Order: sequence, then structure tokens, then C-alpha cells
Amino acid sequence: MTEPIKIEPAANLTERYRIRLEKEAHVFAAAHFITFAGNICEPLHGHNYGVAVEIEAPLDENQYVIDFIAVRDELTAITQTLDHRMLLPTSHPLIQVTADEREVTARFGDKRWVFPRTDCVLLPLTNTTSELLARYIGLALRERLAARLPAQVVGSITRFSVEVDENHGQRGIWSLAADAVH
Ligand SMILES: Nc1nc2c(c(=O)[nH]1)N=C([C@H](O)[C@H](O)COP(=O)(O)OP(=O)(O)OP(=O)(O)O)CN2
Repeated sequence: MTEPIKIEPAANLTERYRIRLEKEAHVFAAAHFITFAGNICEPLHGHNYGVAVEIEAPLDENQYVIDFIAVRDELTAITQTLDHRMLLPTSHPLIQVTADEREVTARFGDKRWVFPRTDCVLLPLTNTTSELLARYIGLALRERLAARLPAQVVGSITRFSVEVDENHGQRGIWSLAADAVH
């Protein structure tokens, strides 16, 4: 008779679990422009942004890191708010964004863009880079998961990371790890 396979890890190694969601449902199409190299402002353009999330935590009583369904649904709620919208940064040092009930105006030097209010999402960011969009989505997702799930679920997360892909493999990644997570 063959011996059962030994499935214990080596004593000097630490086991960790994580989940990853990268789904078509979390692709959102949005317009933006960023500045770079000090004062160069891109022309307005759009991306089909793809969002991926990874969460690391010990397994719970279900042998889950965290329920896929909760992460999927809360992330969908966030990406839907960004889909088919103009993304504008409200903390950019050089792009001034002003809004009333009907319209949003963005100004950079002598350039001016005016959009219907309902077409825009105003984001508290200094630039709408993939990196900062990943951070915005990550913090919003963590807050939504904390409101939905028992406190110990979000409290036991040891690493939380969000990737925002703006062009087929060109992505900004944000993560919160270990001591900073709690
Ligand atoms: N680290 C980062 N670098 C750049 C970012 C960013 O968010 N983080 N963003 C940009 C621009 O948004 C730029 O639009 C992306 O460049 P590009 O790949 O050229 O985008 P296009 O959609 O125009 O793709 P094409 O393949 O050129 O059609 C730059 N850098």
C-alpha cells in the first residue's frame, strides 16, 4: 500500500492565503487627462480600465480568506460609479475644477473644458493616474467591506491590494500591508 502524501509544509516556511478577483464586470470605461513632467497636460482621452483586487488574510471558519461574493458586489458598486464618466481630480495643484448643479468646468492654464455635471465624477486626487485611482478604489472598497461584513473579517486582513490597468498590461498598483492595514 502506498503511503498518503505528506501535505504539511516545511517547518521553516509560513503559509499564507489570498484571493484575487479580476473580472470583466469590473472593467469601466472612463475619460480623463493627467499632467506630467511638471506642467504638461495630456489631451482628454479614455481607457477601458480593468480593476483587480487581492486580499490576504488567515482562513475563516468557512475556509475563506474573504467571501468572493462580498468583494465582487462591493467592487461592482464602485466601478459602476466610474463607468462612462469623466474623471476629474479635485486636489490637482494645476487643474482647477469647479462645479454647480448643471456643469463642471476644468481649467488648466488657458485651456478650459465644460462637462454636464452628471457625466463627471469628482475625485479627491492630485492626478487621475492609475496608481491614485487604484488607491481611491482600494480605500472605497475597504470601507464598503467594513460596513458589510463582521468587524473581524476586515480586521484580519494582512494585505489589501488593488491594480488598475489602463492599457492591456500597463497598470498602477496600490497596497496596504500588515501593520498599516489595521
Ligand atoms: N505610471 C503611470 N504612467 C502613466 C500613466 C499612469 O497613470 N501611471 N498614465 C499615462 C496616460 O494616462 C496615458 O494616456 C497612457 O498612455 P498610453 O498607453 O499611450 O495610452 P493610450 O490609451 O493613448 O494608448 P495607445 O496605445 O497609445 O493608443 C501615461 N503614463
